[in-house]
Amino acid sequence: MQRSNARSRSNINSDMVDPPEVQTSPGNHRSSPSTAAKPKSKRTKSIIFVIVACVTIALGLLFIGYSILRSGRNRRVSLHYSVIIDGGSSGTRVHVFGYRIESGKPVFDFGEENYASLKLSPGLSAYADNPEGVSESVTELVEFAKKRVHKGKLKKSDIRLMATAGMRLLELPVQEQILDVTRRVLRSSGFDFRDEWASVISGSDEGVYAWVVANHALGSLGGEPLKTTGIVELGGASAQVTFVSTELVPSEFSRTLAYGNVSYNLYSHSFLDFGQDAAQEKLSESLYNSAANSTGEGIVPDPCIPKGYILETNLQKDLPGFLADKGKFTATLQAAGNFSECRSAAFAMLQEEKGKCTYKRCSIGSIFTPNLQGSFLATENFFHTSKFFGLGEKEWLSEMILAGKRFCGEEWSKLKVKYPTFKDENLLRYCFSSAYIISMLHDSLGVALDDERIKYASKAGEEDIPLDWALGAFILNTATATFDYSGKSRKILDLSNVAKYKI
Ligand SMILES: Nc1nc2c(ncn2[C@@H]2O[C@H](COP(=O)(O)OP(=O)(O)OP(=O)(O)O)[C@@H](O)[C@H]2O)c(=O)[nH]1
Ligand SMILES: [Ca+2]
Repeated sequence: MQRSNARSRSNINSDMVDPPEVQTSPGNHRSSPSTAAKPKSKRTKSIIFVIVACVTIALGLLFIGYSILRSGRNRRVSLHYSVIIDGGSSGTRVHVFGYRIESGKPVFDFGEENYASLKLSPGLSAYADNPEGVSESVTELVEFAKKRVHKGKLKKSDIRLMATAGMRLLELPVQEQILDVTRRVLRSSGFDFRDEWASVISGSDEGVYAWVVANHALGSLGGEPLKTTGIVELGGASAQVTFVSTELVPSEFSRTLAYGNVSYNLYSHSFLDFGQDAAQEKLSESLYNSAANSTGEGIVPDPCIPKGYILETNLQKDLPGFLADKGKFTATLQAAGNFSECRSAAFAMLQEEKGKCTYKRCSIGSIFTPNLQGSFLATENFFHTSKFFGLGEKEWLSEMILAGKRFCGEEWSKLKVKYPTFKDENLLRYCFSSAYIISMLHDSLGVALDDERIKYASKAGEEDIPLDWALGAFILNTATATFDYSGKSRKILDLSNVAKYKI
């Protein structure tokens, strides 16, 4: 009986199996069953080994993938969420924060998996004539947030809309119309929402929130009051100054914050209409008014606009606000870029209301400001313009003057060649911005040009935390603070149960 040379796999075990057959070419070799069997079983064995190895690797990868997904899912499930919509003048942005509670304390980690944000322009205040139009952008921001919150957590995750200077500049009834539209959208968002959580926050609240996130990021929150870092912020419509002052501060500028057993006596004020964009509009308006009052026609030189920029044709396009209303003036504005003249025009504007000052010292308008004490971070437009000019860390204010003189004095056509990727409306701002920054920080607030205590920044601390006031508001919210968002009360805020960042 022909002996079959196929073997049944079931009775093979390792010491019975001959080495696998090595066949050089099919059919023309006679080889003994053992040698004939050897190459085949050897090859079979290695095929089995490879299959087993592949299956093991595949199972291992599946298990790793599953545990990553599961841990990611667990992490998301174990996370608490909070959402803040910042209604700024130049845009509305949503911030989605994930955080854990460990031994009863919130643990924040603003790494990308626990923090996401999206900005939409224009800001809420651009809908003054059409409040209903706000619903579309707020809905888009809510949808962005919902994609980042575990759906089982929506109901337990609070959502707040906190509007700033852009809205503060609108009439109250218009503010309310816009807020009512946002409330309608937020009510049906699926998040935890109460009508009073959509509001226009006070400028001093905005400054305090920015101070909280800066000192939280720097690890100085809870430490010596005089070792904390102050904030000077140049927004679009407003500018904030917030820091610990040892001077006696009139109650309308004073905020008290308690962290553990440390109480911080803060000076906090928001200079409404002194944000960069609002200030540039105001300056151009005052130039026109002075010209219109004198001759009512002719040329109005604007030292804050680089020479050669043709305003007539671009008025509608690049200079928003009142300037776009060309019909209003018979005089024609002429770009006459000159840093020093722009700086003195900006300084004159900052000092305009000084005559109404009823305090011992008013550095800007008729508003009390104590002498700046300690170190400061200069944020938003202070940062954007310094970064644009590539200023160093040290003596950046002196460098700002040199850079501003060069930029303001340059022909617009040459600037366009030098900065080909910049849109006109952005490039146009840097002459005014550099002059305004010097007239505010040095000429008005008295910061020395070589003062190394003040640095420009957009992030802080080892975790590079964004210096966005919304993060400070989130930290206070989660600290189950008794902080009164209306900003009217001077309640003591207990931040003692706020844990440090998770590293
Ligand atoms: N140069 C430059 N400016 C920027 C950039 N991003 C924002 N800004 C300006 O920085 C300023 C402040 O930024 P935001 O805080 O977003 O402004 P906002 O919140 O709309 O303004 P406020 O309502 O006054 O707070 C505005 O004047 C913006 O135009 C940027 O990338 N480059
Ligand atoms: Ca802002």
